[in-house]
Amino acid sequence: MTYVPPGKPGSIVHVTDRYENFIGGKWLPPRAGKYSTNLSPATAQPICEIPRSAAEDVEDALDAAHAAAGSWAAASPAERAEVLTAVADAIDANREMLAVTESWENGKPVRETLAADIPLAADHFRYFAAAARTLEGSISEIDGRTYAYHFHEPLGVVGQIIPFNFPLLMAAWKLAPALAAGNCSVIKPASPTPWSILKLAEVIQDVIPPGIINIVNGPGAEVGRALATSPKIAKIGFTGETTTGRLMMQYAARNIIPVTLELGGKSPNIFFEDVLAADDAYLNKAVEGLVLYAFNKGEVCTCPSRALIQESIYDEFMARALERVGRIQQGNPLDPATMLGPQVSAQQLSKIGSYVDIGLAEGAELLAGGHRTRLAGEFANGYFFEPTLLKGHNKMRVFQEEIFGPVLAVTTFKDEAEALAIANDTPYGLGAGVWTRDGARQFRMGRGIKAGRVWVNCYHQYPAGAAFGGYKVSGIGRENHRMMLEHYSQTKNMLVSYDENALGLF
Ligand SMILES: NC(=O)C1=CN([C@@H]2O[C@H](COP(=O)(O)OP(=O)(O)OC[C@H]3O[C@@H](n4cnc5c(N)ncnc54)[C@H](OP(=O)(O)O)[C@@H]3O)[C@@H](O)[C@H]2O)C=CC1
Ligand SMILES: CCCCCC/C=C/C(=O)O
Repeated sequence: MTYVPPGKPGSIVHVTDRYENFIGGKWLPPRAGKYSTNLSPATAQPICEIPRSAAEDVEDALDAAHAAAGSWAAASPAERAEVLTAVADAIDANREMLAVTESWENGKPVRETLAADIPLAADHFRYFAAAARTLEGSISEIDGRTYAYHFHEPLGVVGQIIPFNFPLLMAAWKLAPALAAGNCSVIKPASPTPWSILKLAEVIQDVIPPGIINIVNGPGAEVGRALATSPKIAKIGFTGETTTGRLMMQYAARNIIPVTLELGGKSPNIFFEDVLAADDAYLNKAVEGLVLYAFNKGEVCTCPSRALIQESIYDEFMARALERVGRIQQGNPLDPATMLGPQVSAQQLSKIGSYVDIGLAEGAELLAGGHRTRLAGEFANGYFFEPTLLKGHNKMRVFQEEIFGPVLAVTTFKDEAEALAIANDTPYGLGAGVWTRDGARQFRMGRGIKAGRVWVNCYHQYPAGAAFGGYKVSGIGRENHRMMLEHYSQTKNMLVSYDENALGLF
């Protein structure tokens, strides 16, 4: 069964023509009354209108967050956990509606949103509901009369800015730990993809205290900047491009506040020769692992966008991989059989085309794809791009720069030392994949690759509880783990003397 697009009879998504900002538990129009029209990338047709807010709307949201901050900080861990669990329940109860909304606005296939984005978002709130109750202070016994108590205190109100590629999941990754640690948030979705987040707000508005989550929509350069530079925030949490991440650090410097950044990547996926010697099940799994470059249309910070294949198996392994790539089903993102939907925007589509041209001009060999896909009927103007493979060497721009599309740069290596050198020859350090059954090699590669996440014999798994974040220019801080609670709290030390007579200094 294919889901019916939002706005058509029989769709499970109710479309409101115009959405507002979600501030202090209320739906507030932008003060200047401006809106932008958002399109579905599948059809290039309008979906709805989204506020085109400005700095004054950010101020309203920050004031609402501050009004809620005292009571939320004072809520017990159990009370916070209850709210986060209620959010998770609401996400689960609306799984299909949220999945269809997100797929229609972002273009990602509903088989991904149903199986990954939405359930992972719910699980994230559940994980941090549990984690909230594990926060403990500590005591240092300085001497028999002097004790240092350490408390975790919330930062207060935090500003969170997220990208277009995993709208609901990135919102969950930001909101759940911030709220669990007792903070209130003002969050700015990416301009092309606020819809599922606003739908989320609709389904949780009755289960969260007003003001703990505030959503302001509008252009990054205006709304995002106003939020990130405001003296009313105590931290910036950001996911997006590395150049925007640099700006975030400059913004944070103005107010001397902490920042966590989850930025770009150019992740190597490394296939050693023993994948061919192994049984069919393992070999098939490895081939599926290579094909994951097209997961979420390649619009993933951890996209395994560089395949490194040992020379001795290149021909046979690549023949199998190309056969599998040829079976990638592209089309309507609301069809559960679709593996590859449209890119998020016309801008992304054109960026991908330009990179293929750059690769060819640098001498790369086109192994598959390389062009915009023109589908029939209502999808004729959708932003579809063929799954593409370019063979070349690691110094080429298509191996060094983040394309954010279904484009795989393929190269070979002779031995482990060369594989490691190529893997690390990148300014990025977010993810990597290693495919081998040799346990010692798994360990050496896992420890040798300079990246925050190394998948071994798997890829693109993001369970809550496994710390995620970047080395090098891929970011600062870790998400997806209870250590996030530390990124969202500050330590209060109370140094107490129980000696009522001596000052103890001299
Ligand atoms: N590694 C990753 O996780 C991601 C990497 N990218 C890379 O970045 C490219 C561009 O994608 P994009 O989503 O536009 O990435 P950006 O980094 O530009 O955007 C991420 C978020 O930051 C906001 N933003 C943009 N500029 C500013 C600013 N000056 N001050 C405050 N906030 C700002 C955006 O708002 P708005 O949407 O309104 O511009 C969005 O909400 C992609 O092609 C891809 O290569 C993109 C997304 C994620
Ligand atoms: C199915 C979950 C994928 C999560 C990917 C995390 C990447 C974040 C990003 O691209 O910003």
